[in-house]
Amino acid sequence: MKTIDELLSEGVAGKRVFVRADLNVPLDGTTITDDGRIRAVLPTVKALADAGARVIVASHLGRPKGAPDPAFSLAPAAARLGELLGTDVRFATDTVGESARSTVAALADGQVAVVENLRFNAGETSKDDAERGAFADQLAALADLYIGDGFGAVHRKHASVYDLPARLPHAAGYLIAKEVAVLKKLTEDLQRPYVVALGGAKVSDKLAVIDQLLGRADRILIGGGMAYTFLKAKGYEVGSSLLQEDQLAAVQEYLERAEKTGVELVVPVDALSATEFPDLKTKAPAHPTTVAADAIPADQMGLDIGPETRKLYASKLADAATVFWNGPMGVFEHPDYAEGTKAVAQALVESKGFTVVGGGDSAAAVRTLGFDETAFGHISTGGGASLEYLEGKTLPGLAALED
Ligand SMILES: Nc1ncnc2c1ncn2[C@@H]1O[C@H](COP(=O)(O)OP(=O)(O)OP(=O)(O)O)[C@@H](O)[C@H]1O
Ligand SMILES: O=C(O)[C@H](O)COP(=O)(O)O
Repeated sequence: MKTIDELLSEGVAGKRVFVRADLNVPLDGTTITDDGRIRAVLPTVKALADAGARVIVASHLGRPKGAPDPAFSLAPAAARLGELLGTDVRFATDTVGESARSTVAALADGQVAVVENLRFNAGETSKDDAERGAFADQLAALADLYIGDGFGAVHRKHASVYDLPARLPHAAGYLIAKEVAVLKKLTEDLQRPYVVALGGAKVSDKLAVIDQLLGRADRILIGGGMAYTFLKAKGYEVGSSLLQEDQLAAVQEYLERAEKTGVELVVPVDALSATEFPDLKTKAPAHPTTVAADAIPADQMGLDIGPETRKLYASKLADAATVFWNGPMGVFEHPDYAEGTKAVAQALVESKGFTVVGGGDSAAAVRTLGFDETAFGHISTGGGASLEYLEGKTLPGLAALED
């Protein structure tokens, strides 16, 4: 993989450089609640700007449906990038249209622009090669060079991640280089016991990863939204909790395989539940009840692991030589459902092993719950991306950066 340093040494002054970043930050309205992913791309953007490039930063944010949706505008991220860089960052109100073209054309050497959310364009995520290719052609017309630095999205075969680098001279940015170096070490020199804790809300994406993990991890702890598909697969009722009905059979098979192969696949023994999803804006008290995992009332949903599960998971993490954690254990954004995530984070802090936290929300949870980032071995900006990397999969956004 060519690195940004090689590109810089060849000279980028006056060149239009497209930086595919992952600025998919958590938002409360238009307020960024954790800017970790913006900070993570600063070294690349700064180096390019300092070398006189005209820098075009692009990213997705959330999952809009292929058309403009103001709730997913990148404008707040562009403003924050400007604050962190200490310079005026231009913002184009479309991605490849008139605004993007004129914004890029007006850039002086060393200036930075952000274009609007890539996913406002159906071609970005299309499964159709021609449709994605056509969008990549439009993106390519904006730039002379491409830097891949959106580690959190390298597992996506999307136009800006996969098709665009094939159309421009390209290299990996500093963030991708750093992430890959740490995760590579983890795959090549894995110290055991290797414990993986999985939670979060992207249940269907992450359930699929367990198939591979069963052949690699010694222990897998299940929390967050995916826990309820496991509890249901064990024959328990889960009320109105998040449930991936179509993967119940697969999960049953995972539980059986784990039993046969001696991998510990650990599911919650209790949960905090309530009739309603909490109000994350007002943070009004949610008054959850603690229930056994096999006794979630029909009109309630599980929103965090319970106190017994917290203790159980802390004990299962205590002797780990390597820990990989992706996905909060509960709806940590509300204080009534943050204890499960705190308990797992605390267990990682106390661990003598090498600990990796992966994922936009997981990393945000660690920071917003007040943990010291330096107490973890590595905090990755990618959740799904780091999980798939550790699975040994070829990631489209990394393959595309190979020479
Ligand atoms: N029981 C639950 N029910 C509903 N949502 C949950 C539950 N537990 C956790 N969550 C939500 O999961 C979200 C985070 O999930 P997600 O899978 O996106 O993790 P991540 O760390 O951001 O990984 P990635 O980088 O792959 O997105 C949080 O917003 C949290 O509120
Ligand atoms: O948050 C993430 O994991 C990345 O930004 C990728 O987002 P996606 O799961 O919507 O593709």
